[in-house]
Amino acid sequence: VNLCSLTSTLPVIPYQKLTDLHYLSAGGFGTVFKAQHSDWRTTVAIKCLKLDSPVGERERNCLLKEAEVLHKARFNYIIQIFGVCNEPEFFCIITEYLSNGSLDQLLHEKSLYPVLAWSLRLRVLYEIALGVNFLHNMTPPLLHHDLKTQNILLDGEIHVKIADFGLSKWRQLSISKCSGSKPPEMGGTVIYMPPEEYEPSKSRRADVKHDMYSYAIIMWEVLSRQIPFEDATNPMQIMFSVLRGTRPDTGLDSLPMDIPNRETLINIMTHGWTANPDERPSFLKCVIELEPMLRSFDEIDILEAVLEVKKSKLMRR
Ligand SMILES: CNC(=O)c1cc(Oc2ccc(NC(=O)Nc3ccc(SCC(=O)O)c(F)c3)c(F)c2)ccn1
Repeated sequence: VNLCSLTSTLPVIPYQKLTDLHYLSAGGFGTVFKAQHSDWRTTVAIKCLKLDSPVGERERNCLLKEAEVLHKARFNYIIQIFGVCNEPEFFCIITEYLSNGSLDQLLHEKSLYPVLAWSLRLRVLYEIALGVNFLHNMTPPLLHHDLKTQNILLDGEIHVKIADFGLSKWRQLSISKCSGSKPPEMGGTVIYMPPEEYEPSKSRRADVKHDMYSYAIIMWEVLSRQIPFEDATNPMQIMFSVLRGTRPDTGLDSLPMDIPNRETLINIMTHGWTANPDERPSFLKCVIELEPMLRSFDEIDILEAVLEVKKSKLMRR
């Protein structure tokens, strides 16, 4: 990565400006903190190389590559990078802080969020598709390859920001030279991984259709508020049954009748998670199918749904 080309257009933030660090999460070679920027007077998230382990040139380059990727992939529904901090003893990228956490939390913390209106759930699905469609429209296409509800972050108004914590040593950025995907048993979840990826050595050609499989599983999870393949006891069991054609249940127990446009949504889902990657729709086709559904909702409906989430969160703090 050419450091000067990157930092010529991306702010370089001195370490001293980052205060009130609070630990958020950690993985193989990265650690994420919440922090304040003392001049910008805003909360930021910083993703740093592990402070204790010797900062390897390879890890440093991965984080630089990530900064470059985020800088190029600026869009409404992609997490925004603010700058990098590149000092000998401290190296990190600085991004916006998403106050409403991950979609995973919104969907499954039912005591905190008892009600999630359909209109808001559809807006979330629509914005994820818009974000991934943007990545796939880049030249060359930027493939995410680790879409999951933990990587979908939500801002103050429950708008989607696609992220990639990618903190584990094995999972590195899908598009840069630190390529290679996470072997499923390495603590990563297999539920969003398409069957053709179970053995990475085999046909990698279907790459562009990887994200659509993950998205179809996320659709089911958003509409059902259930964990996909929840009854499986281990990842291998999920992989074997998926290879035999098992998919999440699209019956009324998981996907109730009152879902608006239920049939069309199930149609997108089942085409999205089909075994043959070529039969999966593009994100462009998916966005175009979702557009009329979003137009059918009053903006007020969605704003009331956002308020409902924020109020219930406040009451149960
Ligand atoms: C309660 N709030 C929080 O806890 C919180 C934590 C937080 O931490 C981070 C999370 C992720 C990243 N980094 C990141 O998302 N990078 C990235 C890289 C590539 C692609 S696209 C191609 C591909 O995936 O390879 C992409 F979409 C994204 C980061 F720097 C910080 C940020 C905001 N809020």
